[in-house]
Amino acid sequence: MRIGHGFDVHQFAGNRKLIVGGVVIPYNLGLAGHSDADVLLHAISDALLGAVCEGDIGRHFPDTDESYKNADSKVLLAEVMSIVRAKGYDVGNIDSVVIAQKPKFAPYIQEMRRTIADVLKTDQDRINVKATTTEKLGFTGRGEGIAAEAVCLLEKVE
Ligand SMILES: Nc1ccn([C@@H]2O[C@H](COP(=O)(O)O)[C@@H](O)[C@H]2O)c(=O)n1
Ligand SMILES: C[C@@]1(CO)OP(=O)(O)OP(=O)(O)OC[C@H]1O
Repeated sequence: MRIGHGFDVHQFAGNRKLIVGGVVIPYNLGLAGHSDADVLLHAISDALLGAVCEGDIGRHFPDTDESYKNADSKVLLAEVMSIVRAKGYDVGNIDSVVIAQKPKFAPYIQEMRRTIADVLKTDQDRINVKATTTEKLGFTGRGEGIAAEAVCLLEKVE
């Protein structure tokens, strides 16, 4: 078994879609980034890479590479999962949290779980997504951006 942890932050920006957990969320702001800036999928990708000692997504998909401009983070996550499987592991479970004062993510959590499970080719009951505010404290509380954190457990495939 292997454990991994991932953390990511993206700043709010105008003229961008808000995409979190592979789901387009209706909101007046999106997130800035080289890719589609899906903060949750980036945290999950880093947790998976961390669990197999493969560094982080910045190493595998550098933001200096134009081919990743506006990249769909579901595609990056699928590539990360290929690395994990090539090393002989599969998902045990993933737990995650999106940290944002606004918007409200609760209505989209099930769709995020389903989307992430589909990308990882695993069962939805192995994927958990939570959301929390920071009670108006800090950069998330001031509505400057969104943070996400994820932990994963990987099981060795015999
Ligand atoms: N952006 C968010 C933040 C929170 N939620 C949901 O609200 C509940 C209460 O959050 P607290 O930060 O006050 O503990 C929490 O259980 C989340 O499900 C949300 O949907 N979107
Ligand atoms: C995903 C990558 C690559 O497009 O760009 P960003 O969308 O800026 O995201 P970040 O979380 O900074 O991580 C790694 C990057 O290399």
